[in-house]
Amino acid sequence: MEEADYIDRDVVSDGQWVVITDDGERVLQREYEDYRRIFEDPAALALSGHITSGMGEGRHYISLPGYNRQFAERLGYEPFPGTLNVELDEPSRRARSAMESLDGVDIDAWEDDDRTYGSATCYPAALETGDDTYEPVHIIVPDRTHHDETKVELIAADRLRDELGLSDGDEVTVRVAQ
Ligand SMILES: Cc1cc2nc3c(=O)[nH]c(=O)nc-3n(C[C@H](O)[C@H](O)[C@H](O)COP(=O)(O)O)c2cc1C
Ligand SMILES: Nc1ccn([C@@H]2O[C@H](COP(=O)(O)OP(=O)(O)O)[C@@H](O)[C@H]2O)c(=O)n1
Ligand SMILES: [Mg+2]
Repeated sequence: MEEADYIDRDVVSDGQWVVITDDGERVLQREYEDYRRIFEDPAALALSGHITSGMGEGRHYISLPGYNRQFAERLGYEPFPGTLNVELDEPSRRARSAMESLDGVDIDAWEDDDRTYGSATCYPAALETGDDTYEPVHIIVPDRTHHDETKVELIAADRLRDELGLSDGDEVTVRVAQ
């Protein structure tokens, strides 16, 4: 870095002073813009991970009429009853926060005689395996969930395990629409 004039070093008796030069600052700025483009450009928002099984609760919630009506109206299809769970790899866990700043499709909270049901947000996406792509899918982010930031749940008109021949452990990429 010193040879490239990115830093100035001043050696003194008990150590050294290091300052970043104007050239160094320009290089850092460029690097920063690159990272922003990679991690914050919604067009490039691709989340990867592998398929997992959960607790079988997705099926219950997706089937409820209070949600189903809204899916049909706002997403344009009646989802297969369940959520395909994807465990995200490390960089995608960080990139995931960029998705939540996008405009999703809101699914409203509702209630029946027994209890209230939470709201959710759906983000349109395409699901890619090594050789196949299925769209549209939606990443569904329920307001109340037992999942943490390491997983996303997908809904689609079809059973995606059948459509794409997926088993637990298979690697997939979820390309979130801009
Ligand atoms: C549309 C929808 C609504 C949900 N609403 C609730 C809720 O009101 N309360 C709750 O505890 N979990 C709710 N969940 C989350 C589920 O309990 C569960 O965390 C999640 O869907 C994962 O299920 P799975 O791992 O069995 O696929 C909801 C999930 C979905 C998809
Ligand atoms: N569009 C969908 C939704 C769920 N599924 C699968 O359908 C089953 C039921 O979904 P679920 O959410 O109740 O179950 P888990 O995700 O808890 O295993 C699971 O095996 C999901 O992976 C699918 O293949 N395609
Ligand atoms: Mg599920």
